[in-house]
Amino acid sequence: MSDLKIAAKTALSLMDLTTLNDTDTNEIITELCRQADTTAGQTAAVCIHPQFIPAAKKTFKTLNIENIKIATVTNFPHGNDDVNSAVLETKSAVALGADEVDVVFPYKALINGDIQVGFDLVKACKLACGDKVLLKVIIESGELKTTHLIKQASEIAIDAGADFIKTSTGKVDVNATLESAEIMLNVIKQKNTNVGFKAAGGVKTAKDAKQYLDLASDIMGIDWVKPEHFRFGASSLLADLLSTLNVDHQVKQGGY
Ligand SMILES: O=C[C@H](O)COP(=O)(O)O
Repeated sequence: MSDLKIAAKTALSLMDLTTLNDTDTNEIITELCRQADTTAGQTAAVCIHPQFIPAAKKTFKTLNIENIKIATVTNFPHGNDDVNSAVLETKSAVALGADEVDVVFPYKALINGDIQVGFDLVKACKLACGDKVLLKVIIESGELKTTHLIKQASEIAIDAGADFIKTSTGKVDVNATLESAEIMLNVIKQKNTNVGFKAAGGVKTAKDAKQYLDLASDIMGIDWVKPEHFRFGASSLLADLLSTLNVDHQVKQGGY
């Protein structure tokens, strides 16, 4: 198998297959869940708006799919600094059955010099998640822009209990970049290697994915690059991974 195919296969197993559009419907979510179970393997998770968690749960139950996690988003995509509202959304997502919550860090507050509210928000949201639900903190690296702010947001999120730090919402001009990934991975290496990293937004091809996998392997070691530590958040990567693996982009299982 070529290096690119190996990377494509790995990236598939690390992907949070995502749809986070205002136009999403139960039918779109059902189709996404079916696509997550490919003939080349399953994605790690689907990532959807909270109101669609019941539809995803129902679809996975109907298809007897037990291992694909349901991830959702809170404080999304704005990253406001209202801690209570972020906590209420997170509690509600957990009550609906989310396995993982991707919360947006109050990055605008940090840009404006507030280093406390991000810590408070992440800490309170982790408390709302409890031990069984993962909290991934989206720092919105493309808006933070500087190495100093990206490093600072990563450190605050980890100190406050984040299970993962994630680059981006996918909703701003600059999303995941190798440069921001390198900064974040080095913070993880220095602070706590149990914390995971998620590259999200704009990762579209197996070639893109391979660059992130190579970077993470170089910094953290190849054994660290597993679904419990590394994810891709992507809405359009699946098709290129499957074509790299010479697998038709077709759903494995039939209709209902
Ligand atoms: O968290 C995932 C992102 O929203 C996906 O971004 P994308 O649509 O650029 O793949």
